[in-house]
Amino acid sequence: MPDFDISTAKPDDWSTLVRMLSLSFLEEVDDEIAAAEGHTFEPDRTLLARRGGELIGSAGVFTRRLAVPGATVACGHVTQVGVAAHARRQGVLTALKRTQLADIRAAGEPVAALWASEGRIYQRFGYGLAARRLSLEIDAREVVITVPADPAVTVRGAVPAEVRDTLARVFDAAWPDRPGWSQRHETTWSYRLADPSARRDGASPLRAVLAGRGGDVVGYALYRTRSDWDSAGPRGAVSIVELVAPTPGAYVALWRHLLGFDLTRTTGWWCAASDEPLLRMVNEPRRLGAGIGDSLWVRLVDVPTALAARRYAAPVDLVLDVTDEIFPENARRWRLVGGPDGATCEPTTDAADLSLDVKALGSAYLGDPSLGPLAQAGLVVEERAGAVARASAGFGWHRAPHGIEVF
Ligand SMILES: CC(=O)SCCNC(=O)CCNC(=O)[C@H](O)C(C)(C)COP(=O)(O)OP(=O)(O)OC[C@H]1O[C@@H](n2cnc3c(N)ncnc32)[C@H](O)[C@@H]1OP(=O)(O)O
Repeated sequence: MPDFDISTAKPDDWSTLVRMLSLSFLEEVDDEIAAAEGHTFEPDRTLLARRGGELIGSAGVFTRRLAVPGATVACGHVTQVGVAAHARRQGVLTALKRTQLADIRAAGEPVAALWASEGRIYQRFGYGLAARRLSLEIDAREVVITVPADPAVTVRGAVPAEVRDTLARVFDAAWPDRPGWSQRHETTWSYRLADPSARRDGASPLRAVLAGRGGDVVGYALYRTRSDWDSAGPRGAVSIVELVAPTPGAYVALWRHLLGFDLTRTTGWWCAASDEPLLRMVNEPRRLGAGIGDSLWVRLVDVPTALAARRYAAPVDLVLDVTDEIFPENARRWRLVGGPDGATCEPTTDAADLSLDVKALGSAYLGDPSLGPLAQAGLVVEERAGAVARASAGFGWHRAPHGIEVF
C-alpha cells in the first residue's frame, strides 16, 4: 500500500502547488509567473499527492480541444506534473498518472496530450511522440525569401495586450486546421500574453506584428527582440514566440518582416512546425539552422472513440490488434473503416491486418509519422501483406502536426 493519498485540488491549493512545482523544476518561486499560470489552473482537474498532509506530487489537466486530422477532439492537456525531490522514485508519478488517465477517460476525453520535460518519463504510460518540433536559428543576413510578396498584404506592429481580441479571432479561425494546435479559452490568452519578466531571458517584452489585407487582419506573429553588440557592430536577435498565418500572403509578409529587422543578425524560433513552409521558400535553407526535437506526446485513452474522431486522407478498412497495459478496454482487435469524410471503429474478431501498441497509435494519431516509419522501427507489425502501405496512405495528412505552445 502506498503511504500517500491522492485527492483533487481546491482553488486555495495554488500557492502550495506553485512552491512544490517550482522546487521540482529547479526554479525560484516568481509571483508574476505564478499569477500568469494561475489563470489556467483547473483545481477540479488537478490531482495532488500528499504524505502526512505534505504536498509531494501533482498532475494537472487543461480542458481544451485538440486539432487532429480533419477534426477536433476533446483532449486532456496534461500539465503541472512534478514530484518533490525527497519523494522521487517511490511511485508517486505512477500513481498520479494512472488515476489521471482514468479520470480523463471518465471525463469523455478520448485523448491525452502533453509536452514532456524528458521524453523518457511518459512512454511507460502509453504516450507516443506525435509531433516533432523544428528549431530554427536563422542567419538572417544569409537568407533571402525567393517567393514574391503579395502587394495587397501589409504589416504593422502592435502591443499584444491591445490587440488580444484580434489575435484570438485569427487563431480561432486557424487552429482547427492544424493538427496539434489546441483551442484557446480567455484564460489561455491571459496566460499566453501575461509576459512575466523572468521568462524574457534578457529580451524585450512580447511584441506583435499583424498582417493585414484590405482592412482585415489575416495573420500575426508574437516575438521578442534582443539588443547585442560586439566590436564589429550590431548582432541583435529576433525570437519568434508564435506565428499564425493561414494564407501564403500573410505567411510570406510576416517572415519578410521577422527576417528584416535592422541591427539584428539572427531570427530564431524554438518550436516551428516540422513542415514549416519557410524551408521551401528561401535561397539557402542550410542557413536556417534547422534542428529537430520532440513536442507533443499523445495517448489514446479510448482507442475506438479517438480513431473514429479523426479523418483519414485515403480510404482505410483495417483490423488493428491493439495492446494496452493500462486500459484493458482498448486491448483487442478493432475494425477501422474510414476516409476523408469520417470513420467508424468497432470491435471485431476478424484476423488482424496490423498489430501495434497503443503507444504507436498515439504516435501516428496526428498524421506524422504515418505507419510506415513506425513499422520500420518494429513498433507496428504487418500481419497481412501490403497493410502498412495501405494504412499509411490513410493515416498520413497533408499538414504535419505542430505543437505551437508549451502548456
Ligand atoms: C507534462 C509535464 O508537466 S512534464 C514535467 C514533468 N516534471 C518534471 O520533469 C519535474 C522534475 N521531475 C519530477 O518531478 C519527477 O522526477 C517526475 C515527476 C518526472 C517523476 O516522478 P516519480 O514519482 O519519481 O516517478 P515514479 O517513481 O512513479 O517513476 C516511475 C518510473 O519512471 C522512471 N522515471 C520517472 N521519471 C524519470 C526521469 N526523469 N528520468 C528517468 N526515469 C524516470 C522511474 O525510474 C520509474 O521507473 P522504474 O519503475 O522502472 O523504477
